[in-house]
Amino acid sequence: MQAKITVTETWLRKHRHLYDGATRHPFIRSIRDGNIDISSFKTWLGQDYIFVRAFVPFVASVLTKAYKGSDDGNGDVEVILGGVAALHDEISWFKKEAFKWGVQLSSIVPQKANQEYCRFLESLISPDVEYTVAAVAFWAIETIYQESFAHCLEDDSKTPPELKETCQRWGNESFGEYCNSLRNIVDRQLEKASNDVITKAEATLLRVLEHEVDFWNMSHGRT
Ligand SMILES: Cc1ncc(CNC=O)c(N)n1
Repeated sequence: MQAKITVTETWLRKHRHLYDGATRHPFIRSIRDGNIDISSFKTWLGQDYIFVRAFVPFVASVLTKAYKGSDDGNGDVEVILGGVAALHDEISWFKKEAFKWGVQLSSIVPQKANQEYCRFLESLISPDVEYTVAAVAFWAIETIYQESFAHCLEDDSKTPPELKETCQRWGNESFGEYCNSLRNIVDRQLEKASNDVITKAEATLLRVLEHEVDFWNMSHGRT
């Protein structure tokens, strides 16, 4: 029997070009090809630390919405709680990594693309934003990093050894499984959502993709 085509599958087909633009960005290609400019990497590291700090309250808001809004026999709260726990570890990792590369985190000023992305996250914290819509953003944000960095770990990649650990952080298999769990959560929600919510959720996905591309551009020094 043919498995049913899910909403996320439909969207990824429909927006394949934009999606690939986010997961196969020149910044990621330059890591994969081994010709990344280390100053770009350091820019990304410092800016992403700021992003991740803003991501925490957003994820906490998704957790709250899951608790209130899903008929959670499905374990959504536990999956999202796992995400929160991973972020705790991630923040420590950023500090350690920044020290290693001589990046002074306390003096990082968020660049425009980062500010706009963080502002977008804040707008999704609002209780007016449905659980389904926020969950779509969450799934997309995590999955873009997973796919991007997993690409840098493929057998034929020439990722510099000193960047492998960074790629592992998001490109590893268990992070991939976590992203699949998020996708299942999202598809289950979308299955029972109104057309209005589905429309909003799709628009939110597109905005995440655009913000991610802008974030890579910023890191790459192209803006
Ligand atoms: C800009 C951006 N997008 C996604 C992620 C991955 N999620 C949490 O770490 C990230 N760190 N930064």
